[in-house]
Amino acid sequence: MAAVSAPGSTLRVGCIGAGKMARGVLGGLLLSGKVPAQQMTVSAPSGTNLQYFRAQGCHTTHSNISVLYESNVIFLATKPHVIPQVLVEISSAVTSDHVIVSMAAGLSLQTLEELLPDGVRILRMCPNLPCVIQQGAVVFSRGSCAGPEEADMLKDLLSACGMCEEVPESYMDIHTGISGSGVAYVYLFAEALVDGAVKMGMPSAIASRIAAQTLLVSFFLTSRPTAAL
Ligand SMILES: NC(=O)C1=CN([C@@H]2O[C@H](COP(=O)(O)OP(=O)(O)OC[C@H]3O[C@@H](n4cnc5c(N)ncnc54)[C@H](OP(=O)(O)O)[C@@H]3O)[C@@H](O)[C@H]2O)C=CC1
Ligand SMILES: O=C(O)[C@@H]1CCC=N1
Repeated sequence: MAAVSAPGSTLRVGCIGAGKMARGVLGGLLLSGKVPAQQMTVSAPSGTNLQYFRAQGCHTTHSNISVLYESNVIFLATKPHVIPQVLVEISSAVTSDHVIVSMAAGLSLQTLEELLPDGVRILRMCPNLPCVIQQGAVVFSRGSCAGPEEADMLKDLLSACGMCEEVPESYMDIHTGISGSGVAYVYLFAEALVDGAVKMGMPSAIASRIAAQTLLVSFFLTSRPTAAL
């Protein structure tokens, strides 16, 4: 099996799906300079999200299987329910030279390996929304045919999107709950602060600014507890 990070081997990154997480992860790779746009190929059914990648200089296509021909590391960034049909579609083009990285929440490595040819190097990751500003909290796990080399390669790539840790797959759904969805809970709490302020007579505009600043500083303090003294 060719090592995608072997000296002299060119890292060509593909992504099937061009939405929020594709943009967060591949955008981080572009911003960090880890992968030039010319070495990126992204596919999606419509042009809606592809136009961002086209504007960055990436190759874009409506053909998922083309991503396999152009890339050696392929991220799967469609919604989970779409992944099985995508894997059936591309399976014939997947070889031992590819590394497949699924972002799909709730799809186990076992399921992914059942849907792909034997021996394919598969990893599973869980990003979160702050990846889009390269402040993500990302975890990943290896499939049965992915080794330390693939893990090191992925950790290096994903470090461009924020914090990145390799974890046992049993942690993946936990991360999805607290971090993959976690940002939404924080927004819900912020809305509750504002709603309370408005109920007590404060205009929502200033209540929103105060709530945002309070939450921002609170998180800052948790990372520097001595600063609170
Ligand atoms: N959003 C989040 O906060 C998190 C997301 N995830 C996971 O990340 C993955 C991506 O989520 P997210 O970025 O939010 O999704 P989006 O809905 O933003 O993007 C989905 C993308 O998939 C494309 N797509 C749809 N059908 C197909 C198909 N048949 N073949 C190829 N591409 C297709 C869409 O195409 P088009 O551009 O034409 O609409 C779109 O570009 C999901 O599996 C999700 O579970 C995990 C944790 C957090
Ligand atoms: O959009 C999604 O599928 C993910 C799963 C957890 C949060 N968002």
